[in-house]
Amino acid sequence: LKFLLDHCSLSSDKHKKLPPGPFALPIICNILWNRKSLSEIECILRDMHTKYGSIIRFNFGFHQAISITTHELAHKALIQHGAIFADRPSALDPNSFITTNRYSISSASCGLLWRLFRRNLTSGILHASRVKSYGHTRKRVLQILINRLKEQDKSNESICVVDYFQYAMFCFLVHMCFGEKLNEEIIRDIETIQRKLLTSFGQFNMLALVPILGKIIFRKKRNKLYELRRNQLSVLIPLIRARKEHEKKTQCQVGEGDMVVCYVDTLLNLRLPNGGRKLTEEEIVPLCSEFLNAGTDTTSTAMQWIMANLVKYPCIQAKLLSEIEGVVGPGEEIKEDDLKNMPYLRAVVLEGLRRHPPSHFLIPHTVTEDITIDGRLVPKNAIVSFTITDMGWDPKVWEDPMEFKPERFLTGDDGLEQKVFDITGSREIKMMPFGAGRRICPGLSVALLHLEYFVANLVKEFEWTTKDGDEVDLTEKQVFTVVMKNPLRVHLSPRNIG
Ligand code: HEM
Repeated sequence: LKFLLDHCSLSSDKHKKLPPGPFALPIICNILWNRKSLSEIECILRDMHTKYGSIIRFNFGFHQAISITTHELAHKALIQHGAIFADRPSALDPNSFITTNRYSISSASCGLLWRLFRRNLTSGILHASRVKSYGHTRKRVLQILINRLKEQDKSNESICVVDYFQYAMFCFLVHMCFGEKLNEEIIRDIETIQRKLLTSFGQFNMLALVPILGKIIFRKKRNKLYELRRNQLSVLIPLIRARKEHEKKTQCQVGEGDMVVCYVDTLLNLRLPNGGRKLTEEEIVPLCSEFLNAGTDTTSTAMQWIMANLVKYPCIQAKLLSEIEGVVGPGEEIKEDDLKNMPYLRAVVLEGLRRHPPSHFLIPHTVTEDITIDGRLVPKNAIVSFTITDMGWDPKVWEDPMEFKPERFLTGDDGLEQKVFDITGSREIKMMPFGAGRRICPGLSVALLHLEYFVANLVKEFEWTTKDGDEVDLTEKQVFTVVMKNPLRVHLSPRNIG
């Protein structure tokens, strides 16, 4: 009904201005989309773009959807008309399937609350000075990761590294979120419930497209989601309470000589807009959950892809090692301050994000009013999708786009100077692994820091090869992020540099 009303409300003039696209009945379309994986949807969209052009229209469930594929149009939408394109479609929020009034930055509509939460994250816990104050934690997590890899390597079996990367990133974010050095058992409990919720949310995304029908037909699934939510509250609320108690006692934690404020501290002190109340514990939980989920798999997936390419192309690993040897002396570790003197490392990380973006789509956007882009109407409330790989793999912008060539981000006579490259896309979008414009990933800087810091130290510590010359397979598979279908398995030889 909503679909028909939306259509009828468009005058025939407006209809003519809609982008081209295939005709499909909403209900059939809904069933078809429901059965497709994200990678299949990506292929279908690519075919539709070849047929209909750079901006197309299609039906997604009962909703109008627009897909934008070129750099120029993405820049027009996300940067030049950023305010209009910054909203999120409420229809796709899986939370809307079970309940309302749950807070998260990524699904919040672009209003006062979203601004408040986003500013709290970017100028609070993800501010450069705060991220720096977690240097001790970063070092400790790196050491745990290295020790575990060394321990595993003793077995002389090849090691599947992605789980180690994932756990390291998760530990770090748990510490930033709850501020305590939690024991392994609690970290595992948090990880288990977060993972269960993350995997179930995939199914509920689709159910959210047909909320009323979905609530009736999928009652069992809905109840299961409620139960997972209850479990999540029972694990996370005691940690939030502990932080409240802690705050009462000290206002700040003294750990290894550092004053550490964590994400929960900032949320406990936040007041809702217009002099409103503080957040309840139940309202803080989804914000913590989002913080942990948004930063763990994205960063560990990117790290796996980068290391896979370093194993596949030993000459790139050797070049990176030679840069490392030029920066750190014998017996020294690579510190955060050293990273700015490592242009090749930065190029390797950027190339990893271009060639293997952890997500192939931005989180869906919507527009707050009718707007015309390139002569085509994007109607108010349409779901707007941007495919990240269309930008990063475009042969018109990138030579040999499917090749892994860090040199494309370097310049100078010796080819070792960093090219000026704006990953935020504010002047021009060439690739957008973190999105662009008002909704750009607020974790961008911390993610780049972690990728550089961990990749550099892992290459300094070990020679990365495969056992008995096994091939590294770069085939992709869509899970929560786009991961390696055959996860990277490696043989590690300690290098003993310094
Ligand atoms: C390599 C690592 C990462 C990648 C590739 C990545 C990528 C992205 C992308 C593509 C978006 C959607 C942007 C859009 O819809 O326009 C996003 C949003 C978001 N990311 Fe990240 N991300 C990474 C790490 C992180 C980290 C470490 C955090 C926090 C600790 C984080 C927190 C968020 C949040 C809260 C949003 C929602 C922003 C909003 O809607 O306003 N991300 N990220």
